[in-house]
Amino acid sequence: MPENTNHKLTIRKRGHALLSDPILNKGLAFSAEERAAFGLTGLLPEAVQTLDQQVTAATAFLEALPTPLAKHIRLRELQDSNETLFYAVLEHDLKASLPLVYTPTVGEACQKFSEIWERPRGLFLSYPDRDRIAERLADPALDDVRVIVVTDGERILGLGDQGAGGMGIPIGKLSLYTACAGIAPEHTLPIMLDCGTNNEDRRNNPNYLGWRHERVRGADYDAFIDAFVSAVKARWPDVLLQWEDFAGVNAAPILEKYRDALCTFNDDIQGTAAVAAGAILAANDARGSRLRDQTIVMVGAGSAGVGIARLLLQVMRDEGASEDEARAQFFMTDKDGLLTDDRKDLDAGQTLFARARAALEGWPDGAIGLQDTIERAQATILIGVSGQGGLFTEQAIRAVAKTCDRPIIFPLSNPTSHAEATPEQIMDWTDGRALVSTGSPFPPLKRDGSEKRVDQTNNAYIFPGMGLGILACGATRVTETMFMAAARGLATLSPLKADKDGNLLPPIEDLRKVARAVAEATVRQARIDKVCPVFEDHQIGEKIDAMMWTPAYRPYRAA
Ligand SMILES: NC(=O)C1=CN([C@@H]2O[C@H](COP(=O)(O)OP(=O)(O)OC[C@H]3O[C@@H](n4cnc5c(N)ncnc54)[C@H](O)[C@@H]3O)[C@@H](O)[C@H]2O)C=CC1
Ligand SMILES: CC(=O)C(=O)O
Ligand SMILES: [Mg+2]
Repeated sequence: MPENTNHKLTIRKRGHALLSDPILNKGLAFSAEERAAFGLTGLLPEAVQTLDQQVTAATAFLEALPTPLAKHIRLRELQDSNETLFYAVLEHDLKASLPLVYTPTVGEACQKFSEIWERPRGLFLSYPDRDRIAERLADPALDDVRVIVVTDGERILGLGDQGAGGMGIPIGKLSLYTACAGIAPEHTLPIMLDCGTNNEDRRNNPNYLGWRHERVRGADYDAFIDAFVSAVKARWPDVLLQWEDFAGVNAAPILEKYRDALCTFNDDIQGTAAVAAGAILAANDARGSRLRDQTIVMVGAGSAGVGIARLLLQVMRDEGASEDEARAQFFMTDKDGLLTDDRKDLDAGQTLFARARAALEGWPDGAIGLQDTIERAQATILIGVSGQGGLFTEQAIRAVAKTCDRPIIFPLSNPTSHAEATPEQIMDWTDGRALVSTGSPFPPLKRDGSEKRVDQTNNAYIFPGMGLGILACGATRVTETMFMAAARGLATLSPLKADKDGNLLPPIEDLRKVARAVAEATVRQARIDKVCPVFEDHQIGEKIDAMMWTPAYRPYRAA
């Protein structure tokens, strides 16, 4: 059952302490009785407002602000002063507010974090303070934490190393946990592991608020991460720990090291894979084709690229392809061209998708560029996760368009300015035949007198629901099959099922519904994988509902 919001909460804080607590503060919505009981009379102006009135006023103020960054700053102020109002404003218009708290504006907020920072949120754990991590986590205010998003700020969207400014990402991701999946704000904790930054602009910025030092690497870095994970496990043995926006060199090794040690996943590797697979499964269902018959060119062979390829490979295996048959359908490129088995710079995940040079008869010697790869491979699916805006040229897109009627072309890099091509360009260069989807929001496509929403294949369609499912069923580990289940759960919601001209994914406005469906798929798979306690079928919905918080004021009684 959803929580009863009429139930009176017993509150100890009074006066300024109560008004300064963003979880408990109601601002002008404190009733006359509450103002008297909690010593607020005189601290607040006379007017008493409902939450709806507050949302109307806050939304009007927001709309009048001149830039997305100004709106982001205003929303963050609301979040730090009154979380109920902040989430009510987000939910009031998820489509308008998501780009402000998430991609693309969160990218700019990370770049300017040192200039716009106002109040503490979450934890900054810095390398020089590495022997005191347990002490920092011990704060009783953090007793209710159930989900952590952590970054070290080295690969923030496609914007590179933002150092301590990367904190904007865990804050934004956790806002989506609450707005889209109803995880109560007090259960969420953003953490920035400040290991220095190699971004000289940031380090030389007199306002830089992080540790002014080059990045810690190697064994020292590993020991820092290890100390962090040990402290987290000791403090919250059942917590869900989400890794976000680590550089490729650290992301996969960290996941491999800790995935069986606690309840954890890497969103860029696994969440991204699930949303991409969900969208592609939906597209293939609509085209009546099997994935194993598609040729996939992946542009970018980092966390996202390898993660997506691994899950799609599993889809092909589930369709009956052998491991070798499935691998033969992938051509993966990075900044140095096609991954081939004579390259010495590949990690384990990339090696899995490297093509045998000996089998590339007639292909160029040396580095093989994207155009050659697309043409010779005869790509039917092109996925961009390179972080490089504009990388898909007209020539490249036209080459994909030659190979099939309805090519799937996903420029998934974030933020918007880093998309490998715009949806409009892709539609122009494929005569409107492509199934397009981006990572960040784009305006609707206008073609032949009609408008069509641009799908956003972003892991926001997965991680909130995945987290909700994990917390709801008490899962102790996050398995690969849970991501496959989430992807398939997402695909079942595709508007394309009912309308051949429909979108691949439901609209952003439906993210709460999406999260619930993803949560259910996650819980069912967790049960199959035996990583959660035993329960009956009918309990699944109840458990999920019981976890879901909604932004509404609860009446207070003084302790
Ligand atoms: N839509 C979504 O939900 C998500 C999108 N992303 C986006 O994907 C991008 C990459 O993220 P990660 O894989 O984590 O980064 P990463 O740093 O691990 O990998 C980037 C890859 O791109 C390659 N690359 C760079 N320049 C290239 C070029 N000119 N041609 C071909 N490849 C090139 C690099 O060699 C590397 O293999 C970012 O922009 C990120 O915002 C990441 C996660 C989720
Ligand atoms: C969406 C996301 O996680 C990224 O771009 O890194
Ligand atoms: Mg990310």
